[in-house]
Amino acid sequence: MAGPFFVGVDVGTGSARAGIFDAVGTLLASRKHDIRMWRETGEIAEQSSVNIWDAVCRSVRDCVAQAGVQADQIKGLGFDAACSLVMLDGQMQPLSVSLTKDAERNVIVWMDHRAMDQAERINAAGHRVLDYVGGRISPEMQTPKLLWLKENLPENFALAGQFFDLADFLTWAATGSLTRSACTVACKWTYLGHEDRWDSSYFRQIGLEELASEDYARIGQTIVAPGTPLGNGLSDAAAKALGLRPGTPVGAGLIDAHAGGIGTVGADKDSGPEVMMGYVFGTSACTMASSVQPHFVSGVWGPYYSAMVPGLWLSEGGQSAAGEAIAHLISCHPARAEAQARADAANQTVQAYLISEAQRRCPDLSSAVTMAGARIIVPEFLGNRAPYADPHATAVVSGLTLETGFDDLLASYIAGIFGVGYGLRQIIEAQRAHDFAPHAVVISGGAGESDMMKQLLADASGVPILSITCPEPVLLGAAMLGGVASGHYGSLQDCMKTMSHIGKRFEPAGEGFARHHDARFKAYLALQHADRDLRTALKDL
Ligand SMILES: Nc1ncnc2c1ncn2[C@@H]1O[C@H](COP(=O)(O)OP(=O)(O)O)[C@@H](O)[C@H]1O
Ligand SMILES: O=C(CO)[C@H](O)[C@H](O)COP(=O)(O)O
Repeated sequence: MAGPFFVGVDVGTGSARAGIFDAVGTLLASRKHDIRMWRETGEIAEQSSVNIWDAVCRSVRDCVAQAGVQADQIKGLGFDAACSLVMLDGQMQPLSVSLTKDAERNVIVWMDHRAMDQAERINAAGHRVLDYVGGRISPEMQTPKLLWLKENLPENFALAGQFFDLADFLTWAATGSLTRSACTVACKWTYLGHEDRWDSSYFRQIGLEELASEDYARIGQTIVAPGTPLGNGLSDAAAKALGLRPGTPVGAGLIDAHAGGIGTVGADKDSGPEVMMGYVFGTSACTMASSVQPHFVSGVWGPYYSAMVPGLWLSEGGQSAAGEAIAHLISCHPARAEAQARADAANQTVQAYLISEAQRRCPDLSSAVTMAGARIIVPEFLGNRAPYADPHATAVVSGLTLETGFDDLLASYIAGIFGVGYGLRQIIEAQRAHDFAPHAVVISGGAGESDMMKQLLADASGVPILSITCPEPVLLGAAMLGGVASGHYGSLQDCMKTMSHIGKRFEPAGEGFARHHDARFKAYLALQHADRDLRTALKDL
């Protein structure tokens, strides 16, 4: 094996993974290590950047060893990560983001909703930068979280030397460069990518004036396109920890959903990336739509210029809880122990067992809708990200009976997947109302791997679902950043066309089952509406 080879690192909510690829996108090996999370009642989710970096280093070392590749054959390295907020002190050591003051807990995970109140105040002030985040800031973004830190942990906020999006922390840990990616700062920190600047009046208005007065020294002064080579490549210390060569080029990073987008939307060589919507289905679900012109769709995050595909605008929708919502549904069901025992016997995760059991019972795939019976699930356990931008939305389940058996659990599992699929359909319809609907959706993420899942999502959304040939599209997107940083490809778009290739296509079910989904989607909308009405009726109690 002559190479060149490129390594991609993906840090999701639950694990750090690494994959090694050749120059046409063939995956040679991948490995993962779980990362630790502290969850607390309320909306608290915290992690440790030391633990994350350790899991990254172990994953890279293991994957390179498994592939049998020599370090000098690896010509580039790229990182993506969930959009969590990392805080370091002036000596670049972890600084606590936690009311426990535990220094190990220096990462506010993206799904942490502690900054709801701060987000509401920012939205009420209505600054024009909000036009570029879908009209409303989300408590999952970084400026409400920074304001929470200033208001609740003022000493630590003042002591902080750097606030990073996790992907930028990882490239700093690898190279020592404080340069931020245009992806992270535009999507989560209100950087105006189309004007190449921060808006000081926003930071002054919301009460984070010091960040502007110090000229953004703690949140990013140098901002570059994803894949731009950083510093002098891998530092000696990082190279040793990763088992790679010092100086190996490292590209500016991406948010994980955006790496899924980059890994997939260039795969159709006959059309541009703007025709295909990326859909990243993991802990959360993210819709990644590119366009030549900006589209202002209320509740759909963006439009962000050049935040994913260089030169194109990105509109990002999705649901905060997707795979996580389905895992929660399973864990609440009386038959969870039986399902787990069956999965253990089959040496599978419970989700993998359930999807393969559904496929065994319905080999034609689309008839699985009959297994869901009359159960309709709006799986908004962590609010509605799009198209309502409503973090207070809650989940609704209808069609429950006194059944407690395994088949009933399977019904909830399938209905939960349809709920995720109807959320996708709703976002596509919101975009269609702005003449901006995709021709097809190309999927990535850990929850989207099986044929059954792709078919169920095609049936529920009413749009063809495509896969790419690579089994790890998010890791592929990260590795592309290393490929571009190495200079092996002329541009990220060239790299996307060369490394990513369309695999299978799943058409939405024909008339018979489409009728089921039309009716179920109407029921889904009615339940979602009922949740809003009930919350209004009960809000003063
Ligand atoms: N067959 C499946 N059905 C439903 N959910 C699944 C399935 N396989 C994986 N998941 C969910 O996908 C999520 C993990 O996706 P992955 O992309 O690997 O992680 P992350 O979102 O942390 O990057 C978990 O919430 C897991 O429960
Ligand atoms: O906000 C996001 C992208 O903009 C992601 O949902 C978040 O980063 C978590 O991703 P994952 O589900 O892969 O852990």
